[in-house]
Amino acid sequence: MQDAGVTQTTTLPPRRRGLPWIGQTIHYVRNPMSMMRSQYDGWGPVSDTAFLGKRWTMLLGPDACEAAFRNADKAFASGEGWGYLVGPFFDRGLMLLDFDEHHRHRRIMQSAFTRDRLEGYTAALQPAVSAGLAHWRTGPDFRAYPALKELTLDLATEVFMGGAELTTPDELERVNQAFIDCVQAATSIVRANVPGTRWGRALRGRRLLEEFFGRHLEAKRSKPGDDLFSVLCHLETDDGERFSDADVVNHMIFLLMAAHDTSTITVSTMMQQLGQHPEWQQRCREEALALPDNPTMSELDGLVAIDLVMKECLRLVPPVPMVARKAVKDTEVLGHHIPAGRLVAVMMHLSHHMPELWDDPERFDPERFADHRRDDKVHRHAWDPFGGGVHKCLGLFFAGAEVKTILVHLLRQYEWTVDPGYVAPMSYASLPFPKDGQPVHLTRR
Ligand code: HEM
Repeated sequence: MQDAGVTQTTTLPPRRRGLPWIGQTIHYVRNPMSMMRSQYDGWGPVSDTAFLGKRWTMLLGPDACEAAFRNADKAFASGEGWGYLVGPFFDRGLMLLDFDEHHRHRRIMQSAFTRDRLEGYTAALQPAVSAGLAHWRTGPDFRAYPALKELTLDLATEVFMGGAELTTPDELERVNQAFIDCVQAATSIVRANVPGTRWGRALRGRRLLEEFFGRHLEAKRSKPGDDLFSVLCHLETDDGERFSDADVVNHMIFLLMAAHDTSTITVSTMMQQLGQHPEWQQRCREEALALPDNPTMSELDGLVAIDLVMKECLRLVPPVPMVARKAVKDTEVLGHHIPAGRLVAVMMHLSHHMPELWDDPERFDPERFADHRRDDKVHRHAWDPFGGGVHKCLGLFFAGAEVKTILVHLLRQYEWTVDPGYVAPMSYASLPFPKDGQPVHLTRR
């Protein structure tokens, strides 16, 4: 690896690889691993490229990612980095706030993710997951990804918004589409309000979401409740800090986005791998069958095989492959100068697949996370699906409970297989998803 032992600060020469304006965008969207690997092999852990019309510094490999997450001199801001990709659509979500303001909002929001609250959300998930899975249509060509996406949206309605009575199925469909439009704009080549473009659709989506949450705010403020929307309305720290109405709307829009596609792709990858590795599916099923009908969070925490499979799938297909930052002052990473104003891409995805860190990285091998191996400990940042530093995912325990709940109920209700030679055709135009909808041969048990 070229990142160790560099002591002198060097200025990066411009890298004009790829087309002048879009640079590496197409290479990344088509094959992110090949793009990151060739960038790393050619230029090392810190290098420049054109990406989506701007010059970016790419941080590749665990040492460079660690430096950005540690952010020792507070040079990297999240809001302006993510803002370039998704800003207008997820404006003032927690991930887009920085420094003192971020700290203040995160402190308030943490109370929505305490152990007690998570136990409550997990209890609400159980009947919703069981019912949501019951109507899946079995057959040799069941498309798991869209079915899981619908399920996780229903769960979000239940746990985040307090149930479907808040809205009608038609409106929910429009809300779902608005989220999809907002997420898909991230790698849009046209980045202006032009009709018919992904960016234009996302701006309309954001307006719809603001109107939707704004309309329901008063009712949520008026009485306490256990769903996340109500909780955000009523949170108050010991020193009396609360969220304003606008804060609640902004946080809800961001949280639904943060929770939705990420959990969906995790379960979809798990279904693929368990369909291709029946011995693991059986091992996980035995664990699922040993649990009570409606497992608590502590019982889900005790799952071993399902936990190993989840970690391995998060390694193979990290739902958030990179995070965006902007240098707000001159700084350096591993001895390389990064000027103020530069966009920075922290590409955790590459670390997950580096043969320098993992034995046979493309192989599905959940045991690498088992206590007797713990291959992930090779480097603090070898496995970073939830990011690191002050912006590390606030929902990671909720995500674990949701993903495991879905798996437990799936394994009890169904069996499935996937062709061992199948390779999912992934889209990386936004968060990753399988373009073919992830076909599985699904049978009821
Ligand atoms: C497998 C599922 C998930 C993955 C892989 C994931 C990944 C991530 C990553 C990588 C970040 C860091 C972004 C950055 O540093 O810029 C993040 C932030 C965040 N995530 Fe998650 N996430 C998941 C699920 C969830 C869920 C279910 C929720 C909420 C219920 C959630 C809420 C958040 C929040 C609030 C932040 C912003 C934290 C901050 O800026 O302080 N995430 N997530």
